[in-house]
Amino acid sequence: MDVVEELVAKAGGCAVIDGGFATQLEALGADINDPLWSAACLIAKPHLVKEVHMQYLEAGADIIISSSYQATIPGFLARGMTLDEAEGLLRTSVKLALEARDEFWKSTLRKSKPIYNRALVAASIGSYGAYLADGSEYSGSYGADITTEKLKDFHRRRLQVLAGAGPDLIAFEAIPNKMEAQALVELLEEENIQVPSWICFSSVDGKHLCSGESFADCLQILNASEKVSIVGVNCTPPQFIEGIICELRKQTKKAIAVYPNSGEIWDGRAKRWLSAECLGHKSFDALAKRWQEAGATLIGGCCRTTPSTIRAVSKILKGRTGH
Ligand SMILES: C[S+](C)CC[C@H](N)C(=O)O
Ligand SMILES: N[C@@H](CCS)C(=O)O
Ligand SMILES: [Zn+2]
Repeated sequence: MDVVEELVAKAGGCAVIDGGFATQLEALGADINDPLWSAACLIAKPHLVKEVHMQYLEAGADIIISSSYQATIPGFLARGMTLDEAEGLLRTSVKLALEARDEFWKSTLRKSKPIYNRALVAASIGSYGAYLADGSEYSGSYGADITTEKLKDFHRRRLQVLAGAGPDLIAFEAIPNKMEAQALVELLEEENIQVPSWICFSSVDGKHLCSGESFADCLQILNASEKVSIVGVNCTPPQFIEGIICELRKQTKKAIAVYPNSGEIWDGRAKRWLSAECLGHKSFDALAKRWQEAGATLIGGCCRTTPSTIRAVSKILKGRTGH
């Protein structure tokens, strides 16, 4: 059994992923209206980064995702940092998550009836579109000049540094198009990355990737790689998730992860979330139960979900929760 299968089994068949990392940072008072988005806190407020991880662990997350979603070497260089400093901040994002995991685990071992699993740390890698910070992680439109090779060059060094920092997993998040999926799979092979990875797509219609390309085509690419242990979707409206799981089930034997957003819509220009009616009478946790029944084995939340969302998800999936 690999680390993920082991965790899923220990969690009773479905592991809980944390919720919106940036969302909770903002709730703690961080200003992330910045080209680096949540990664700006790695520079300004690393203690808040660790605090958010702790809150999700307490809520019952079995997997916490590092603060590196929009932490990129060119992004840090543009901030006036040296290459060494930029790479150091990437390592710091994994270190803060590992420290939170280890401290939390130590504290739960002291309790007479441990109700938690030892969590795994996933190093986040956002899409090229996240770095562009122009809303293209929800359109998949990277312009006419982009190529698979350019995307590989963009991702290569960050992947090497994060994989070397000791995470349990690599989490490629909100990948909006097929070219980027292809680039990531090639890169994992070329760099012979030994840390198991997940690749999660974003969708705005529940039927295709954000780019309009089909899940089936992308899954074919992912299925061909042993470096990809888990596939799925994140930062996608919750009402689409059950249908996407059914589609993914047809296309792959790999484990399926889903961690949707709240259903609100990101306005990439105004840089704010627009409200949208989407859940109907269903709560996020009630839907999570259906995602489990549909075949997802890793379930959590993305943007605009919070520790209380994850507490409810953990309770409904495992019949238990944090305090
Ligand atoms: C997942 S989106 C809300 C992240 C923020 C976006 N890449 C931006 O910087 O505008
Ligand atoms: N792990 C990232 C995903 C953004 S889509 C975050 O929650 O900030
Ligand atoms: Zn998100």
